[in-house]
Amino acid sequence: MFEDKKICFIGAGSVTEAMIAGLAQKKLIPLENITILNRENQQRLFQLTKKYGVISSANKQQSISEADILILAVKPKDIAESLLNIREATHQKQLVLSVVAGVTTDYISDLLQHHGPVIRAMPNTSAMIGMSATAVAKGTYAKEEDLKIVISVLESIGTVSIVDEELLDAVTGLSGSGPAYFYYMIEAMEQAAVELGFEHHKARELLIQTLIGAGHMLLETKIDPTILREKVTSPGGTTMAGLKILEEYHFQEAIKSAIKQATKRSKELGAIYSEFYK
Ligand SMILES: NC(=O)C1=CN([C@@H]2O[C@H](COP(=O)(O)OP(=O)(O)OC[C@H]3O[C@@H](n4cnc5c(N)ncnc54)[C@H](OP(=O)(O)O)[C@@H]3O)[C@@H](O)[C@H]2O)C=CC1
Ligand SMILES: O=C(O)[C@@H]1CCC=N1
Repeated sequence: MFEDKKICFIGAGSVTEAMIAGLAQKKLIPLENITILNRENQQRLFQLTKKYGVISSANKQQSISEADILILAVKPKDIAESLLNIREATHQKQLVLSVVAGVTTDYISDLLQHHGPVIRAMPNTSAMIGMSATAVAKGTYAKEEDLKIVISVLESIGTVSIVDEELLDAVTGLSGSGPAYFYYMIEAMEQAAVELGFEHHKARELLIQTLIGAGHMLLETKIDPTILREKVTSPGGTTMAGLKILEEYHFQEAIKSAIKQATKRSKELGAIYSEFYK
């Protein structure tokens, strides 16, 4: 569906690399159809072109005007500047896909000053291995067929769920930032294991499989997490003793607050940066 299309990434950071790695792994598009550009870091462009076989061109305006799909992957603070720099080279026939946290499709359309299709998505860095949980929402001027193209691009980096745009800030707090919460927990579990006398690599081996196993149990058995937790928890046993400590530290409250705070931050980021250019 997008095999013959030209894709241009605006921004060449972590998310762009994760998406390119996912696309490269699936081999759904010739890598020379993918152009990357950034603000100034030539070393980074060199690194990515060498590693993945994608293209970087000194002629940014040409790369942009020739692209069928523009993927916006800059930080929210840079969205206005980056779009103002390129908008002369963009046109209404291009499909714009933004993965920028907090920034609405309407704001992007305002900056582009045209009514071309804009779609907003929130992937996560597991895109790198084709395992992103991505949510996607159509902007005012995007049609169903635009959404289908974007979904086919995003499916090459993982699963895709369609949501209303209003929910994308919550998606950002939940599954966009989500991998970091799990990594943070694994960091703590590893530290505990080392303090208990484990070699670091042994602890990691056990923890990775524990995380994968728990994920697959949820996926394959479809059993509710509460029931799965109860099955691990023998009365008067070790899990109960561990969970009691998590309760004392208000673990679930902490997780809920973290997700709500990240969601709020996503909304704030959009609001702050749309103040810059109205
Ligand atoms: N990291 C994550 O897990 C996720 C991030 N996101 C979102 O994706 C976006 C990108 O994040 P991430 O990849 O982590 O960011 P990075 O900081 O890693 O990369 C940002 C990129 O944007 C480039 N850039 C900055 N200004 C401009 C400009 N004016 N024109 C062209 N390029 C520019 C930078 O170039 P240079 O280095 O030359 O300045 C850099 O290549 C963010 O909006 C974030 O909210 C979405 C999902 C997950
Ligand atoms: O931390 C951030 O702002 C980005 C958005 C989702 C994941 N990382």
